[in-house]
Amino acid sequence: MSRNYYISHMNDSLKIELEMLLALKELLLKFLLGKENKFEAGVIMRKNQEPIAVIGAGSWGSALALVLADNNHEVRLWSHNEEQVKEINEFHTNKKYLPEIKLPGLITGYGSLPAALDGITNIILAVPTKAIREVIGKMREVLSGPITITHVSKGIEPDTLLRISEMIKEEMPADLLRDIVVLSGPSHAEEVSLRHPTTVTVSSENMAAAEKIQDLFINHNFRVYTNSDVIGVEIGGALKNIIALAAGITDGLGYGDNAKAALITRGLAEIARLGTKMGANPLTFAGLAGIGDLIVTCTSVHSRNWRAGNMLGKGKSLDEVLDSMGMVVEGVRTTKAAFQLAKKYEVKMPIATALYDVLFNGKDAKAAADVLMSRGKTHEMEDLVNILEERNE
Ligand SMILES: NC(=O)c1ccc[n+]([C@@H]2O[C@H](COP(=O)([O-])OP(=O)(O)OC[C@H]3O[C@@H](n4cnc5c(N)ncnc54)[C@H](O)[C@@H]3O)[C@@H](O)[C@H]2O)c1
Ligand SMILES: O=P(O)(O)OC[C@H](O)CO
Repeated sequence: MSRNYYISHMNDSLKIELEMLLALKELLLKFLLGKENKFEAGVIMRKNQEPIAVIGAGSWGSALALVLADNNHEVRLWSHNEEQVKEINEFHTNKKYLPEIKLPGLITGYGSLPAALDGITNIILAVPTKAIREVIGKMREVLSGPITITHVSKGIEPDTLLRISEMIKEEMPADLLRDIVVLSGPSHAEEVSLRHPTTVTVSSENMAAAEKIQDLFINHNFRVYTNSDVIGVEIGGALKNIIALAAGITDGLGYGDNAKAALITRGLAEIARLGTKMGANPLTFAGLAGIGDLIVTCTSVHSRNWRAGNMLGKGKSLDEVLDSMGMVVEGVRTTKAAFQLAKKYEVKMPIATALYDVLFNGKDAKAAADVLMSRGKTHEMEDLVNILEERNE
């Protein structure tokens, strides 16, 4: 017999008591299964002991700070912009980057780097690739003990052609650096901050360190996988941005869905070829840091790279586009790096090369698309197969 049948046959005081017990049971179940927002459950839960520093209070740093706070961590969110720090602490907002969002009380804004890093062992580094060396330079001046840096940036440095973990190793003295972890995957800050379901992957040369970071971030909105291929995860995250710029351009030109699917697929082929030649596991490109991030960045209106490409396709100049964005468009610098990497590793990267010509040689976007479409005949998989065979020799 149903719960409602029993309830309808009880006297009023028993009914009230039973309803109260059932409500309490549901609350407890929600809490135990982690379905309850943890700040609401904060009366019962103690906050986790060691604070975590998030360096960079742009869209991604702020969204990740929010995930950590949802997991009951105390977060020190550092910004080099004092006005922004004031806004975070007084109004619990960061309107330029996440206009819709109220930041939880566990997040405190810091303008002083020594104060933000005092006693910290876990740092989430969330600044654009171009700022990495400068920011690490400032951090090493104030750190006293070894730290784990989890970087969440998606780029490659032009000219040195270094991945971000390699730049960090160059800048941070070994005695201050315990581990480097990279967090990547299809994850727009706008959706993460609304607590929409998101999946990412973390990778490190020390998988125990990656697993610790997985534990810090994972919750029922933000599912974190691990992957032991640091090169693949970093290359996939960086290079998807240039394909998203190209996808934005074709959308701006009005070329439609076939063209975009072609860019995503052939873009993935370029990324897999280069990444595999650089030592990545080709399977990584079938995962979150590969096809996953490529899909979201090429198709989402949240993507700064897609939006920048879209404006270029509609006829705006690169300077006009970058001036109007107000946020980092990583793909522009990474296109330079990819163009140079293709030469260095002797890998065919026709999309990256066409994009390089549009961005830096003033080539008309339609003409660049024509060049791509009228190349000589090829086999879809041949180049990747050759690279894999070379590696096995
Ligand atoms: N926004 C996203 O959804 C998202 C998701 C995943 C990864 N990422 C990656 O995260 C990185 C950061 O992106 P974002 O979206 O937060 O960028 P953003 O433009 O929103 O914010 C960048 C932040 O870095 C700060 N900054 C810039 N130069 C600095 C410097 N020299 N010193 C100190 N601070 C500096 C800015 O003031 C700003 O607070 C990028 O590599 C991006 O590709 C972004
Ligand atoms: O807004 P974008 O183009 O920098 O992309 C953000 C994230 O990397 C998507 O995963």
